[in-house]
Amino acid sequence: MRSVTATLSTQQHCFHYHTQTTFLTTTLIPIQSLSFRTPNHNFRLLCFSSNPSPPPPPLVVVGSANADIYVEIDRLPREGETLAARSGQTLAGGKGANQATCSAKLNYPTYFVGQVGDDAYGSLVTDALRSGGVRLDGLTVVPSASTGQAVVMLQSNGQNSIIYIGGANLSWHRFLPRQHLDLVAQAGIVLLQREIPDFVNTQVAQAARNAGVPVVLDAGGMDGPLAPELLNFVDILSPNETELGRLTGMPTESFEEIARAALKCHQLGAKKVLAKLGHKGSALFVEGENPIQQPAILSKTVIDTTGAGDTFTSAFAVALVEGKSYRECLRFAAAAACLCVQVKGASPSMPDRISVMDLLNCQ
Ligand SMILES: Nc1ncnc2c1ncn2[C@@H]1O[C@H](COP(=O)(O)OP(=O)(O)OP(=O)(O)O)[C@@H](O)[C@H]1O
Ligand SMILES: [K+]
Repeated sequence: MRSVTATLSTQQHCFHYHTQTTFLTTTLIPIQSLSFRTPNHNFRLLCFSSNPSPPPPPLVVVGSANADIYVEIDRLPREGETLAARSGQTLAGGKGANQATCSAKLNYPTYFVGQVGDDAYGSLVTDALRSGGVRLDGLTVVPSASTGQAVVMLQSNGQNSIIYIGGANLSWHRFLPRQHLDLVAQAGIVLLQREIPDFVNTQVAQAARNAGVPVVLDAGGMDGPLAPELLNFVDILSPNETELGRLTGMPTESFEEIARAALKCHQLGAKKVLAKLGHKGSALFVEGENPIQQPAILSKTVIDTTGAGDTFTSAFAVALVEGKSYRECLRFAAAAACLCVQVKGASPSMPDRISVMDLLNCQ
């Protein structure tokens, strides 16, 4: 049994109606958004699918959680010098936490498996994830380590300098607890990045592969070659241009060069490569098939591209686990990332699903 909920909203009015009086589920997934105008009003009709069957298998992110400490300065301090910053702000960050936040904001059931210290930054990150709707059953507080931190020095010439403290993100036990691996095995899709040790990623990817769960590995985070055993368990490797160049040791300036580097990734074990190409867009390379290209959806205002990569990877994974075609996944991800670059910061800029669907409807 399936029911459909529609919300009709104008600036002055908001009507809700249900096609059924019994409402059996808490999972509401927007499936369509239609906009139309009358001379006096702009209307938006939101259609939700509510399914009384169990919620879909979750997206599970295993990765890093940080406190990102942003300071705006005119220039870097000299040795021994104390400088006053123009402003300072501490926000939840880390590629893992960002990607989990994005998926939850897109209204897909999401779990985060990660580690924080028993300190104020750990509480900040935990509260941000929880209030964003991310399930934290897999979050471990490590008393002996500090929460990961990134001191981001935003200079007035547009340059960013970052000091990173891995902290609890790097202090994992050699073998993952059974409950984490069970959660991974029950997932619809698993998202990894490179801000936690490779041995954690490898165990997670292997558990997912054994259970037939697809794994997306965002290549962002630590540099260095990828362990072949990890690559063998990964379904989609997602680097940006720089990461693709570093992983393969090949140039990635032109599309032809990027395609050749993707081919090298296939030879290294990654059968699908999702390349993020900044304002030039993205491309999916599936071994033995023609690449699928997706231009960036450009906006008039680009405020801050921080978090665009995490938003793109996470939105792509959400669309994929929902059964969309690769082409649709790329479009959905490009729309989410386009909205992200219009807002300052990483997690505050991640869009909800309605905004993404509205943008896609306008295209
Ligand atoms: N200026 C822009 N306008 C619109 N979309 C953009 C822009 N820059 C990036 N994007 C979108 O975001 C996606 C990811 O961006 P990018 O390739 O810069 O990832 P990234 O380098 O991993 O990002 P970051 O590390 O800053 O989070 C792109 O594929 C594109 O769809
Ligand atoms: K942003």
